Amino acid sequence: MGLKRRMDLRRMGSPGDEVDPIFAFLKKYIPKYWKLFCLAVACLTVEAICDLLQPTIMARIIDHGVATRRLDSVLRLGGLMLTVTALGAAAAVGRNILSSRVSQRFGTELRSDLFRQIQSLSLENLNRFETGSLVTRLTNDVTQVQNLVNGLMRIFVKAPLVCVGSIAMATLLNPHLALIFIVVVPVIGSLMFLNVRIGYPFFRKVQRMIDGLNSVIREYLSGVRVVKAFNRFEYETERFDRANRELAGVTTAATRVMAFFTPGITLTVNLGIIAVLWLGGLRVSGGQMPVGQVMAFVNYLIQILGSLMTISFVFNMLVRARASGERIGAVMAERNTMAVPERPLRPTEGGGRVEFDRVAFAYHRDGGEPVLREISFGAAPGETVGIIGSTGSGKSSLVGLIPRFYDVTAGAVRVDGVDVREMAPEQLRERIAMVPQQNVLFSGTILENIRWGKPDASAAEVEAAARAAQAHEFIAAMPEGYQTVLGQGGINLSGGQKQRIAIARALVKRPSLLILDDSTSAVDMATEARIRAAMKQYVRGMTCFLISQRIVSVMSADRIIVLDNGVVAGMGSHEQLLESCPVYQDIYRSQLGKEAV
Ligand SMILES: Nc1ncnc2c1ncn2[C@@H]1O[C@H](COP(=O)(O)OP(=O)(O)OP(=O)(O)O)[C@@H](O)[C@H]1O
Repeated sequence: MGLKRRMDLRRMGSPGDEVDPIFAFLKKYIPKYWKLFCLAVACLTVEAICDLLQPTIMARIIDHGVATRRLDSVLRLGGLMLTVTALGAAAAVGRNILSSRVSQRFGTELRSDLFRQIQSLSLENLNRFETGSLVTRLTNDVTQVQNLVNGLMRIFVKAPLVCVGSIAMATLLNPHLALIFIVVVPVIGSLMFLNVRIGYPFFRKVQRMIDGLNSVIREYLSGVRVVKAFNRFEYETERFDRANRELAGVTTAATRVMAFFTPGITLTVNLGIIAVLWLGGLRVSGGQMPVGQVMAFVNYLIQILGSLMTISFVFNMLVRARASGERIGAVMAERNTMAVPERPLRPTEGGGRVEFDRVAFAYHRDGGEPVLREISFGAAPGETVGIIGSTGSGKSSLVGLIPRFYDVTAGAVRVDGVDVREMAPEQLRERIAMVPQQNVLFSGTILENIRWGKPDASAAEVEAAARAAQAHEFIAAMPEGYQTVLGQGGINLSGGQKQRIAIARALVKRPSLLILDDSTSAVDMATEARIRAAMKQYVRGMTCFLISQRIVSVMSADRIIVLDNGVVAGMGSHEQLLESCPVYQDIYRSQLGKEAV
């Protein structure tokens, strides 16, 4: 069976799904929460019925108790009113507890599902989203959807119930006066429809603007040293102000549009109340209607107004949540560009053998310039392979293919005899440790950072790795030693210290395959020589890939690959390359002086 046929793209939702694929991710949560959701709605219904009964009971108190001066009726109906109110309050407490529980659990689960989905995506997938935008989707967008779920359970279902119920009760009370609704209801319905139609595009824009603002902040904070060094505060402030102004502009426009509708609804209902008072007044003077009924009618109209306000408020939430749901759905529906084998192969050997077989690679599959071409070589278990070449020649891209950060566009990369595309990514990466060119440390103690490579590493193992990376000495000299807390990204360490901790983190894993991508560029030559000497013992038996710009760093490797503009310009030992490879000779000359060759 061919490799392609055995692959299975991991997808969210199957191709035959009928639900809008963007919102398909919500399907998962319905079976989980519908029972609690319905219970909350049941509480809401009780609450709504209690609210609806009150104006009618009040009308009875006025017409049958106050107007006829019958205290017993006032007390009896007053008691009934209190009971109904108490029941409504109890239902409200239950509904509040349920709605908070469901919306919090749903929000937490959605956020963590989204986080997992982001983690599962390939670098190629992730490159399609701005980091700032992913942060907004994980935080603000999830909150918007969560607010809607909460809103639906707290008020939204009650509001239509109260609205329809009030119309029904008022019609039962006095069908003539209820004709006013024939005018009021369609006007309000149209206003609410327009509210959603016009508001939606604005809120999509608002979320995009929040993305933009987040990206500017993230970029500024991660590059704050450069900004200071170049004194570019004004430029950065202007960039921030622009993003901030754009966000404020769109938000103001959105709220301005929304601001027109809510008073419009209030005005319509108030005109209805005036009509009720006027027409009701005429009927009362004509003796066709008791005063209590007019009061009840006005109360029902006020309840209708309240519920319509709630509905339009939740519609605003719905509009925002729809825009946010779409953005979350876009990440959830992202199909992993990295095919995962249905039945992964497990290599029988475990020494860290690597083979590149006529490999070509481009970052953009569809017509992009290849950054690597016709790369073929093998690294035997325990061999140290140095990779050297000018900047941009493809060194990092080449080693990135081993842990399968990206897939080759032609040829194959094999680890321990198996094509990396046929292995389970976790099993492949289990045998590899990497120190990337751009150092990444996490907030936490130094010990935690080193143990990141092997969570169950003993203190002795951590120390051995730190010694091999020439990090033990400076760590031990710190007052808190291995318990020293690092700021975000290891801010309280020097560049060279950070690199050495990153090396220790990789070493402690004791992988069969170690990749060091220019990982000693920030340490001085003498320290680097000490690291090389100390590591020699430590990495015995591991296959090592050593990328460096410095010839002295790779000179002692068993084999050196010289990359030039994406192709192998030479391969062999230092001596062989000095003999035969002009590119290597050039690098050697430029770094160690003309007379050296
Ligand atoms: N994520 C990416 N997307 C698109 N192109 C990329 C990406 N990363 C690198 N490239 C391009 O690939 C080419 C090789 O880059 P690579 O980082 O592999 O070179 P390198 O030899 O490691 O360079 P250096 O020594 O400066 O780190 C460059 O032309 C670069 O512009």
